[in-house]
Amino acid sequence: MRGVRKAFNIGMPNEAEVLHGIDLSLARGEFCAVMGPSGSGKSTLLNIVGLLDRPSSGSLRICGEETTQLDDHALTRLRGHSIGFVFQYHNLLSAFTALENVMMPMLGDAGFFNDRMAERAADLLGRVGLSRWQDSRVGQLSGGQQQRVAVARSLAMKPPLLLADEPTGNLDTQAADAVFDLLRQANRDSGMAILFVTHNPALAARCDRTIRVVDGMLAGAGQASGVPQA
Ligand SMILES: Nc1ncnc2c1ncn2[C@@H]1O[C@H](COP(=O)(O)OP(=O)(O)OP(=O)(O)O)[C@@H](O)[C@H]1O
Repeated sequence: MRGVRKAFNIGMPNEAEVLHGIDLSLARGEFCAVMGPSGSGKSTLLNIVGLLDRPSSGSLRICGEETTQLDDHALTRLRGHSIGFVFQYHNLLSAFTALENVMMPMLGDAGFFNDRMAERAADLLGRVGLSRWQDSRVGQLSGGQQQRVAVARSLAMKPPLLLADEPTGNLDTQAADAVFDLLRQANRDSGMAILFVTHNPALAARCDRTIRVVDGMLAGAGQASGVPQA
């Protein structure tokens, strides 16, 4: 992204600019932590990178494609193919099984479930250590198990970019480490780039580099990753 600004409530008395001209490049396969105080703009930044919200100005290229002129349909398509999401509140469908939740993103292309999707979902659940639970409704799983289902779901479309907004925020240390290890593994196995918002310095230290959002701006260049910039 280049010169990305984001204002809310434009033209209203409570208009506020939250991002003030962000320049950020994420290399293919780079695992980048995003830190910063509460309210500094981290989630707003992720929502823009994830094509869930549009910048007020500036440019944003995802996988080589300039996105700011795309219509909603094209953005949805690009998002579905290129970007996976894991959130703190993981938006799983609690009445559905773990397997069904992991298959959900695959539904977009075909419009119906098939055996191949079920096999792939079962494989992903195996990778996050949940084979035993694949037919359990996610509402019956623990918080850490649900977050692992969410990680498996985010990997379903093999996205080149994964956005993780405090995915370990409401987990105890052991569960948080397990979820982080899964993201690290997926990053190494498939070369997906990851933006990982966290308030946990120990986890940030295990990423390739850390950027800090302070008052809607990037503070410093962060720690060099050794990964060439795209
Ligand atoms: N839709 C919106 N309308 C108006 N203001 C918003 C909107 N979304 C976010 N903001 C404001 O933007 C600022 C940045 O919020 P954001 O959620 O990006 O911060 P954050 O760094 O992710 O915080 P936290 O660490 O607490 O999650 C806050 O002042 C917030 O109130």
